[in-house]
Amino acid sequence: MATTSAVYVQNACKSYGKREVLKNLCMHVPKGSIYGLLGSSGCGKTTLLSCIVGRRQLNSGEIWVLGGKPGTVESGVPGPKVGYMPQEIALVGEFTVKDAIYYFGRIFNMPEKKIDERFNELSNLLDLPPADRFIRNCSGGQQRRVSFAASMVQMPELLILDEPTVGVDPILRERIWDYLLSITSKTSTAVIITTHYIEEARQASLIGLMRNGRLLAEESPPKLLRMFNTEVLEEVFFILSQRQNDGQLNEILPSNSPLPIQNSNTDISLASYDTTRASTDVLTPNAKEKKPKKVGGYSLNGRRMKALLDKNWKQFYRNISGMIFVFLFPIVQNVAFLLAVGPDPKNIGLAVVNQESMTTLCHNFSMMDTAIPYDYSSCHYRNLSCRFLSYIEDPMLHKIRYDDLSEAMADARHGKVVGVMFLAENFTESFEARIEKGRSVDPAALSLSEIKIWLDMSNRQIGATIKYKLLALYRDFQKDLMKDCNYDPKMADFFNLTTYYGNEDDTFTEYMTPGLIITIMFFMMTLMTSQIIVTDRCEGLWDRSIIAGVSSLEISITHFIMQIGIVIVYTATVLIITFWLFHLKYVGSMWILALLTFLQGINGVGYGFWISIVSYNVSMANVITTGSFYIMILICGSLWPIEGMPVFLQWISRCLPFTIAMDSFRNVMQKGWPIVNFQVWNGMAIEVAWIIIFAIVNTILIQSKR
Ligand SMILES: Nc1ncnc2c1ncn2[C@@H]1O[C@H](COP(=O)(O)OP(=O)(O)OP(=O)(O)O)[C@@H](O)[C@H]1O
Repeated sequence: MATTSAVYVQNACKSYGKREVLKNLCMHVPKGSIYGLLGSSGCGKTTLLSCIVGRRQLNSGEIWVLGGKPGTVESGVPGPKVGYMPQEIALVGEFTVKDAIYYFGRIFNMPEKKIDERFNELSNLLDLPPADRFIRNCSGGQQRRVSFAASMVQMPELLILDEPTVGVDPILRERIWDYLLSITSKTSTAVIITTHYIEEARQASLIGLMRNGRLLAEESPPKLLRMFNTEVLEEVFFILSQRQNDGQLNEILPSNSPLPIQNSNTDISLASYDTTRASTDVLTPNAKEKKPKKVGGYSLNGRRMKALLDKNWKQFYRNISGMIFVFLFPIVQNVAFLLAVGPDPKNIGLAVVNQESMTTLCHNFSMMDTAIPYDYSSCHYRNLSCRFLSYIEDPMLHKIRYDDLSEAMADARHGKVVGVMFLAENFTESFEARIEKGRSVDPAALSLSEIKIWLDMSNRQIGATIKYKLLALYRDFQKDLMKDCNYDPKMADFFNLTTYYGNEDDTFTEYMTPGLIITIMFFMMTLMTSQIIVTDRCEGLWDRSIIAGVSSLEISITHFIMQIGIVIVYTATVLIITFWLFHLKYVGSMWILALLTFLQGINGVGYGFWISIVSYNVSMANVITTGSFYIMILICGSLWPIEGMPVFLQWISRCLPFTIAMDSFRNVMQKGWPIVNFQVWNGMAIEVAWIIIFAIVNTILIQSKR
């Protein structure tokens, strides 16, 4: 049985939360007609169209498109049978005009020659800008025309145009209408067009006047004008709106016509169309016997994927700021880290008050004769304060001589120096007494033999570093003194530290590097992925491509392929800078380090995908990325060992994608452990586990939002 309707909507209800946008709306679009959907801003036109193309679901009621329900094979939507021009431009700014048309042509699986023919045709018809002009450089009106052309490239059976004539000059508008009239008269193509210019809809075969989610009337323009005895459609709309306000109008129901409109032989009329008869079984004769086949979100098509990859690549390499972001950011971040984090602090001001050598100021100091051994165990000392001060000639410390202790203390309190070192007048004498007299040394001598230090520990990192440094220098001083006094220098060592891995003198950079590489990789990829995908979604291209028949799996896979390429570039960049340019030591396999870094980047892509699915816009994606970045950095053990955290937090931290991966990285980098070592492959296992989790969650979410 031949179907006569292109679109049939029955008792459609749609709400956003508690807000009812479509209220029992009925609509009928015959094949071979132009249907002008008119209504004030916010009355629900776009919502209705997006339900027709299957991007939104009704709360109740039914929609039939080309004989099937949207989303089924029978309806042809999503797919090439329906051309949809959304209100937003929904094209890629980095596309040229030609790219945009070719993108949709390829998605619709049209032969290249045919696409070229259509491109030339549409260029002439719509007066498109030059083929090689970037969409981002086109004016608003030009962009709309390209978008319009993209929706018609495949010559669809149903063309849905959401305000195509906005920003288009009257002559071109006339040309567009002539074209629509010509295709609807020559073929069975149906066109649904929304417009704010009510008068231009005069040329439509049928007009649906919509207000507050209801259709006030659905008639041919001549009939409406006759009925309301007016020359202008605006007035019809005005009268009907008033009637609705006064409660004198019911919405159109399928079984009764709302208006006392007489039948006419010439006009298409709702009254002449038996809505009761136009039931779903007329539109889809076999609907009851056959279960409608869903158009899948899982299907894969090589040509479509090629078109998507081409789009992603153009979007990427033609976006200069994006390119800078991709290549420069990891370099700058890495170099900044390696230069800024880890090296010992230098030139820290330390006030020195040496009362013992106040007059000589240690000028021309020589070690000679400062420790003179005599009899079998004793040693006589001279000018030990200068001797000790010669040990603290270290790049970390900038000694500032003070004559007065209280002045030095005042400067320390005011932050001019980080600490004060004080050596008393009788330092050497007391030092000798301390050693010689043993138990019987008097407390005053004990106190005077001390090197007294006051440190500003408010900056813990600096304070602790200086303390550690001074202890190490004192140990050197003590050892050399023992040697000069003919003791075994080992007597100065009260503990003997041997390192299995790493060196005692390794900088903080070595400790921080695994954390930095792993977290930078994760978050750079998260940021990059979420930005690209959210932009695609927000600009409407994702939806538009899906309506054109692309599956969400195809979009996801092609984005993923592109991101893998970027992860590889990032991995190479970060590792080359760290280990080749800055010569950081590593003792294990570079391949394992690269694999750990790469997997972490893929994890970042997965997380970025998730963020892009749950975010409504780019700012929301940025807030989630930045917010989670700080939480994860704080608890992943890169700034502070997780052993210092409460036990429950340690467990949470270990479950994160990068805490154990970081340890694995360190185990390879500093200990040279192979991949078969549990503490190396456990990091990879966690990374792979998270990749799988992200893949599953994202697939489910994308399908549910499809
Ligand atoms: N996702 C959404 N969540 C909540 N409310 C929404 C959503 N989309 C649309 N709305 C609201 O539903 C109403 C109808 O919106 P719709 O976009 O369908 O109107 P429209 O008739 O197409 O308007 P315009 O002509 O200005 O484009 C508006 O009040 C709008 O604010």
